[in-house]
Amino acid sequence: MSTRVPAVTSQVIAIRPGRPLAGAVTVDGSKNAALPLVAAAAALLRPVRLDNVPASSDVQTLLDLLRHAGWNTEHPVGDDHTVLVLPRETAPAPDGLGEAASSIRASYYLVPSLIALCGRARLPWPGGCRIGDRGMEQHFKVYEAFGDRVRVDDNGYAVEAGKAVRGTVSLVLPFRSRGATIAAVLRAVVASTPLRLGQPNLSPEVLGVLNALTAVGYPCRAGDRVLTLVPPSSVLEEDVPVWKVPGDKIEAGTLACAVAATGGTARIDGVHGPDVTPLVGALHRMGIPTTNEPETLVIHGRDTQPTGRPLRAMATLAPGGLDADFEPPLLGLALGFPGTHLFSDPINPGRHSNLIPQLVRMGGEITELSSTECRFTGPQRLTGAGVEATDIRTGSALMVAGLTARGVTTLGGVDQIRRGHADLPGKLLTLGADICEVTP
Ligand SMILES: CC(=O)N[C@H]1[C@@H](OP(=O)(O)OP(=O)(O)OC[C@H]2O[C@@H](n3ccc(=O)[nH]c3=O)[C@H](O)[C@@H]2O)O[C@H](CO)[C@@H](O)[C@@H]1O
Ligand SMILES: C=C(OP(=O)(O)O)C(=O)O
Repeated sequence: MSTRVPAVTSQVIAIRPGRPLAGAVTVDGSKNAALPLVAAAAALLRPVRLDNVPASSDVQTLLDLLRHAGWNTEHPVGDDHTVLVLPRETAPAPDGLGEAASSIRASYYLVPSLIALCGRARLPWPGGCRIGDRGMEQHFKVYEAFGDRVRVDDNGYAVEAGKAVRGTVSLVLPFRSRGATIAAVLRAVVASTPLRLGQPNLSPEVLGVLNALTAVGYPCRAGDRVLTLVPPSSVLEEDVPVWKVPGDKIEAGTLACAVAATGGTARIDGVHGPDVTPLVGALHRMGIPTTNEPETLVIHGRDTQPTGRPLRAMATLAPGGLDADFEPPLLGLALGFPGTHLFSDPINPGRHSNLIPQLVRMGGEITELSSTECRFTGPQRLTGAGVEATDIRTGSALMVAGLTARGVTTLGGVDQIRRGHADLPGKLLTLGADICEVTP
């Protein structure tokens, strides 16, 4: 049977089914952990060295924004993964940070650092993945709790430091927003004020920032109900602190789904075991054995014994729950497994409408119960088609689906995938996938 490949008008990734993935691959540093660590380094207004910085384009954009706003960055020749962040002796007052800041969601992490530098921040509305309405009102409530004045207009928002607050700043988040939790932590650092934050987000990305701050003298406690942070009693200035960006749990999870989809057996190195526990739990439920060691995840796809049990994959902000960014690649995998499965992402309400129509275009039979919840029965064998990575994780899911679909899957939107991963197709290639980039 011959397969028609759609005409290529801009760079696409072409994927064909091949042999089961095998071998070993090391994940890069995590984009979503690196972004707040870069911002935390900037907020300290002292040199900080970051190791294992990924080359994903969102992280590079944040570093560009920092340089534009008045920080220097240095890296050893030939080693882009090590970055020294340091404030300039005389920093220019940053003007509008413009288009680049509106191309990523995480430009919001710069607000506390800009306040530290010049008492105010003016930024355009953030961008990033188009996965539904992505508000910022909880960030603004955080800044107002610190006495800041917030103004918003059609183009963006401005936060201006008010009179310094005295004593502990105390507030409770209405839901466990990761962005608002980090905003509160970094604003407390800049204000040198104790913080007591109710209902914090306790994702590994937040804990990574708290560990980094603890290492430079900020006593932090992260409990399920309350997070507290206290300014250091004395400043530990002697050495340049070194913070290591943790390995990318989502990249590891995506690769795990890819290996499992092909029935392969492979090792994924560089990821902290507990960070992928919720995803590994889902793989076990489907009958895919894994070994989860402290810095390595092994997928034993060859020994899979599909259970046919229904999988309920519900993205949540609750501590220890399934990170919303695991849900799409897991959905791409579960389509090929027996059972009636229920998937939901109430956190990013536009994600399913990006992904599901494209899986349907590949022949997937998926019932959308609502805009955030869907059900399907597997196993389903998809057929390659021309599809689009409309957001980072839709791209990951379509890659996983393409590895077992009949014929060729061509995936556009390569830039979206690069926002989150320096080279995800290259890692799949290392594991033996039949995948290439096609540039017209
Ligand atoms: C750069 C980064 O780390 N992005 C991650 C972050 O996004 P994001 O910054 O959107 O995550 P939050 O946890 O802060 O927000 C969760 C949800 O609440 C909404 N919200 C948040 C704050 C606010 O003031 N108002 C509001 O409506 C957001 O739009 C989102 O829909 O967490 C998401 C949920 O785990 C992940 O999918 C993203 O990959
Ligand atoms: C949604 C994501 O990124 P961002 O929040 O930066 O748009 C993501 O990493 O999947």
